[in-house]
Amino acid sequence: MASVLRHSAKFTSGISSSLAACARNGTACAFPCHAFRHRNSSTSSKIRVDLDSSTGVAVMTLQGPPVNSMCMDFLTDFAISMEKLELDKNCRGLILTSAVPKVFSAGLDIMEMYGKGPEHATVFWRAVQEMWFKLYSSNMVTIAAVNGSSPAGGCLLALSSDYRIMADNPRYVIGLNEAQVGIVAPFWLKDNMVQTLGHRQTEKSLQLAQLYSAPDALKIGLVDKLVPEEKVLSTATETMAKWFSIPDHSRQITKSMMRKQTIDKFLSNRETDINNFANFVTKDSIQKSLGTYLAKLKKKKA
Ligand SMILES: CCCCCCC/C=C/C(=O)SCCNC(=O)CCNC(=O)[C@H](O)C(C)(C)COP(=O)(O)OP(=O)(O)OC[C@H]1O[C@@H](n2cnc3c(N)ncnc32)[C@H](O)[C@@H]1OP(=O)(O)O
Repeated sequence: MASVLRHSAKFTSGISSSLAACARNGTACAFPCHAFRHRNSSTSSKIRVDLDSSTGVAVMTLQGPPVNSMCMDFLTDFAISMEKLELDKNCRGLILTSAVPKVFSAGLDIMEMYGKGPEHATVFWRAVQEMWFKLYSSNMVTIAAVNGSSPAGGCLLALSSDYRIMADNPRYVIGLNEAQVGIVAPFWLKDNMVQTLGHRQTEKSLQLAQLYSAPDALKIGLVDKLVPEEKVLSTATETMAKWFSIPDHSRQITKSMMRKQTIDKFLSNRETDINNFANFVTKDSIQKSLGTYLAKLKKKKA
């Protein structure tokens, strides 16, 4: 009988449950999230994970309105969910998507970097590193179902996945725009982008802090496929079946061979990277840039 296991099944009240699917009595059905609340719920959780053990596919839904920004809670939930899935023999593949309309993720929560001291910066950056590392080095097949804008840290999630499918909507943007914010992408994220786009395109993209529309992202290879928004998740599921047709052990060894150099470099420099971040982000000039950027974001609304 098909069954859906709920992992870290904590979710925020008021979030749409359209992506939650369950299988009862062997029949797949759409099933509202609130039906599970009696089992396991939390208003602080930013992430929901549904694992269908009959297919081996887990769907991780980012559900932290208004923009799925990566605050400490988000990063902690992410790391815990990844650890559970990685250890679960029933899980072979992971799809990342968003329940927040029009936004996949706005990237790191700027409030976690603004007006905070070096101790907070150290803890925060370790959690950011961990998120990237867990996803980039995952044994699972990882597919980003990018159903909204995905700047900076949002693009990081997509880049560290094995395959990227994006909603075909020219208003949605994706890219590493750190330089625009007044900060700098870390070397491991830069390396990750170089592997995807090549050196020249990465250099232009990073220096110019470029956010690409979905069609432009496809043109430069930042995403692998564009589909109508309502088909992003179903296409990710179909794509997963193709990746599952390769034996796990040989695909995993191949993946780790392809990613080893970047991972080794990251592991040997991770503490230095944390110190660099804490020193950099707490500088007055960088705080000023972050403050200006935040004010611009708020002003946009006014
Ligand atoms: C020192 C070295 C550091 C290296 C770090 C390298 C790795 C990664 C870095 C990052 O991720 S930095 C973050 C960069 N992110 C962005 O530049 C995205 C900014 N946001 C947007 O462009 C838009 O919000 C959006 C994602 C396109 C969505 O647009 P929408 O119109 O739907 O929403 P808004 O009205 O703009 O936002 C709603 C609400 O959310 C606040 N907000 C948006 N993004 C962030 C964020 N990243 N962190 C914190 N808060 C954010 C925004 O200010 C609005 O707040 P309120 O006005 O409602 O209070």
